[in-house]
Amino acid sequence: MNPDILRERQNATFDIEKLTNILDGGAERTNRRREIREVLVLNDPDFDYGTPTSLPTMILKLREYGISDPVEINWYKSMYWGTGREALGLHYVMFLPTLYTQCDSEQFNKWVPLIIGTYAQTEMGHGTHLRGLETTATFDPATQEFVMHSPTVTSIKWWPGGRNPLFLPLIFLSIPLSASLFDLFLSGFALPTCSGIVIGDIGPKFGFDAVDNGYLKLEHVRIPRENMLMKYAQVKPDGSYVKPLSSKLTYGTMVFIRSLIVGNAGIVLSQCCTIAIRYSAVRHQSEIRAGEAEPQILDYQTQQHKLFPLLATAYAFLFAGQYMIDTYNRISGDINQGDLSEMPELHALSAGLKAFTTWTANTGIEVCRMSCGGHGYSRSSALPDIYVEFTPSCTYEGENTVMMLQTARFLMKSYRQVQAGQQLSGAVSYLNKVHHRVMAPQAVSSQLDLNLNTLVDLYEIRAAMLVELAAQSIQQESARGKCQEDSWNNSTIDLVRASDAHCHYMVLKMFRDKVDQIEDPGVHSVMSTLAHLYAIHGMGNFTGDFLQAGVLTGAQVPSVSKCLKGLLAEVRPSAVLLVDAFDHHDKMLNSVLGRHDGNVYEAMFEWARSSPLNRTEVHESFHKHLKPLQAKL
Ligand SMILES: CCCCCCCCCCCCCCC/C=C/C(=O)SCCNC(=O)CCNC(=O)[C@H](O)C(C)(C)COP(=O)(O)OP(=O)(O)OC[C@H]1O[C@@H](n2cnc3c(N)ncnc32)[C@H](O)[C@@H]1OP(=O)(O)O
Ligand SMILES: Cc1cc2nc3c(=O)[nH]c(=O)nc-3n(C[C@H](O)[C@H](O)[C@H](O)COP(=O)(O)OP(=O)(O)OC[C@H]3O[C@@H](n4cnc5c(N)ncnc54)[C@H](O)[C@@H]3O)c2cc1C
Repeated sequence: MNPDILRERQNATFDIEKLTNILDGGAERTNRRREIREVLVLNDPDFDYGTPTSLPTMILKLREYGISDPVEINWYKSMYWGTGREALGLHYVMFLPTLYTQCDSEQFNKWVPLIIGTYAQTEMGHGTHLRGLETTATFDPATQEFVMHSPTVTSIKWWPGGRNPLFLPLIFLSIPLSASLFDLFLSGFALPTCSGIVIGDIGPKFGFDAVDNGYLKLEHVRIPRENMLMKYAQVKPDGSYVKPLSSKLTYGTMVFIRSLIVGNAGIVLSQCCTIAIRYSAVRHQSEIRAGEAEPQILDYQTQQHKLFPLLATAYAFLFAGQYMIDTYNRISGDINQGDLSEMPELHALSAGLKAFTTWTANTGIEVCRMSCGGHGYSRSSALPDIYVEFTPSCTYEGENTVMMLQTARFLMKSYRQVQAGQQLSGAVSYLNKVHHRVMAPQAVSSQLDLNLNTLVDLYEIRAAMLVELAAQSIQQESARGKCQEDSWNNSTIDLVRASDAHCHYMVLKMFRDKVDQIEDPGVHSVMSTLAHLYAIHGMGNFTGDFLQAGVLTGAQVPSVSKCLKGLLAEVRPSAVLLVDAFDHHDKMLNSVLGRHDGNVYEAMFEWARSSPLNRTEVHESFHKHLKPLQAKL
């Protein structure tokens, strides 16, 4: 083991295993995760990672082992495929959940055990604006079929991931009866026997290469009436339409996957922090004091300032992901029982946190890559591949700006309710104080109060102020004679800012609540330090907001920076131990820089030598192209 990394692991001030257990949701979940990793994947003689049979093997193994929980599927898949994507991601996280949540019992029993599918909602002309989807599904009572049709070029289904060229069960979103409502259809086409279908691949993408994203054009293709997913809405044999309790129930799968993406952003950021911090512990470069040995780059304050706030953010997002999934499971359980009362809040929370966490993690991956210098740009680091695979999460499953505006819509509605004298509960209950003006900033002392509860309060006041400013912008636009829609559009910068602040407050609050639950003194101490670092770092990034909210004075601003530097120094001794607690297996990380043993250089040389370009002393292209050319010169 590299001596630097060995030294970093001595004198631990907290029990790493206990922290790993907290991240997994308990010791049993850690044991289960490791069982999946060690027994069901690594020590499985059929484990044939990276070969053409990998995918079918994985599917059969998941069924053989009876693994159906999304988190356990992710544990298995991430061990099997490392940090990359694989072609069936969409089947597990969108196609199956849609069948689970939108099929009636007969359909469920008929389809769920048997098929692999994709989710074809987006069209060439519309991905965000679902009410603008153009694909039609017209019911023909005479034949008891729906006629599926792509009326325009912009209605061609575009992007469905994992498009299987031979058999195409897919979930469709189409406009069957009226522009405002659309429903889900399962359409199993056995190609190429089924006429009226034009299918293909949309071509090379920025990344996501393991997933074949396709296109699908339908020309009056007929499917049985029974293929409409009929848990919530039905078309009866006589053609009568039974509307769902809410038209937004059709959007349920997107809410589910957005809820998963929150935790996934934490996982991906934790992978990158593991790579960058372990590498920064073994990389020596330049000098701090003339004549002395080159220091570990982790001892540079700027390197700590790049990586430690991201380390704190990774923990924050992992805890936010746990909260999001628990909230999703609770509210979707209520929805299943017909209680839709919290559906708007679930939508607003999942949409906002999906955008907030993916935007932050997306930027953070690049900071981790650049903090590793040239070796960070090598594919051997795994960081370029992680970035390329993660960055579309800011676009898919709800484009982030649009998602933030959906959260803003909920915040504005909540603000209006408070103005009308209603008492709010849940995540927006802090807006009650705005109405009663108890949001007045506390007496701000000359010293920055570092109590975590106080910091959460300051973030709450910041969010409330920005919600109020956005509402006032809309009111001012209306007062200038603008219609409601234009008043909204002319305030969308403020609205996104308010949603971002609301999410920031929510994430810090979840972090603080999680820290409060930690009983082990050592773990509590180090997690409390990270939560403080997350809060103070955010205060440094958004100083203007806190000044504008009146919860920070100009005189206190220098102490924010001073406090931040102190917290960076406090985290430094535990940095490697804190990434060890993420417990990412070398085989899954697949990173020369992030190896657990820290033997980076030897591994990098081996990795380079294994490159196909180094298979022969002289590359065949010399003999094929250069030598004949030289002979002519
Ligand atoms: C930790 C464990 C990890 C496990 C694995 C993790 C895996 C993570 C990675 C997985 C990657 C998988 C690959 C992904 C591949 C990508 C697939 C896709 O992209 S599929 C397509 C996704 N597309 C979208 O998300 C479309 C986005 N657009 C919309 O959702 C909607 O058009 C809209 C919400 C933007 C607008 O809808 P609209 O009907 O126009 O509503 P209005 O804006 O008019 O609002 C009216 C009203 O409805 C409420 N509303 C809207 N949506 C919902 C909802 N979903 N639920 C509840 N309520 C909703 C809205 O709030 C309004 O309410 P009101 O009271 O009137 O204000
Ligand atoms: C890798 C990848 C995989 C995908 N896989 C699938 C899949 O399997 N199945 C599927 O159905 N889809 C899939 N998609 C499509 C994806 O869901 C859409 O790209 C996404 O919903 C965004 O919609 P859009 O492309 O129409 O972007 P647009 O909505 O056109 O966004 C373009 C710009 O317009 C802005 N904008 C749009 N509406 C508003 C508004 N109301 N207010 C302010 N600004 C606005 C956006 O903020 C953005 O800046 C995938 C996409 C990617 C990148």
